[in-house]
Amino acid sequence: MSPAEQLKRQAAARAVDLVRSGMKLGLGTGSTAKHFVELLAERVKEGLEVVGVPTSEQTRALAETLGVPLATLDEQPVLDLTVDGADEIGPGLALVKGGGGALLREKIVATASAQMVVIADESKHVATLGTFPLPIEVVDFGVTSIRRSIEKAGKAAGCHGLLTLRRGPDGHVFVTDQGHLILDAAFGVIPDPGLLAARLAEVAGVVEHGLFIGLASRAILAGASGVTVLDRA
Ligand SMILES: O=C[C@H](O)[C@H](O)[C@H](O)COP(=O)(O)O
Repeated sequence: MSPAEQLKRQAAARAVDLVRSGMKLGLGTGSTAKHFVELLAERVKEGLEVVGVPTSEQTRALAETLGVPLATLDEQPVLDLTVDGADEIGPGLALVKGGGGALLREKIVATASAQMVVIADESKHVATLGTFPLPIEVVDFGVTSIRRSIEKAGKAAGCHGLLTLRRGPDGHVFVTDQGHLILDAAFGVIPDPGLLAARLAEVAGVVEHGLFIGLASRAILAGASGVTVLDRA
């Protein structure tokens, strides 16, 4: 395993220690969350009793293969703990998420959870959000017009930058699990994430954006000198 993957696994292992029998869990998406699902599956094999609600088809397939008992969010609408990765972790544990395109289900699942713990290698911890382009999920109608409205909303929040329609590795337009498109907004700096989130929420056609504010209560960050736990004040 590469050094970067080892760090992700260390953060995931610390999060697995928070899981107790009987818990209803939100299962995140991405390469870091994958480690969590794999380690959780090992505990399930040892007798840990949990039920997981996956935040993507990718995670559902992985958890199913590994034998983690699953439910839909409609079957388990109230969760104890969600463990998920992030693209950036900023002040107050505000997050940028959606690099893997799962932001909509991830935000719904995190909102349904008593606690959200974010796991990452320490390179994701930043002083200001925005270097990672902000994923914005939009409907598949009038994207050019929606893009203009997003640009206006961004400017009103002090954010300027190019918006790119996401494509998959095959070159085709990327479509989310919910059948929407993603515009990646390369703002560079997001001076006021709360203000930007409020402005984006007003844009017709924006289904959800990757700013997760006030959702994560803890971040587990793994680095060369060990694992650091940050709790939101
Ligand atoms: O849509 C994907 C998610 O928000 C991921 O949790 C995020 O992109 C981080 O992924 P990774 O752990 O692979 O860096």
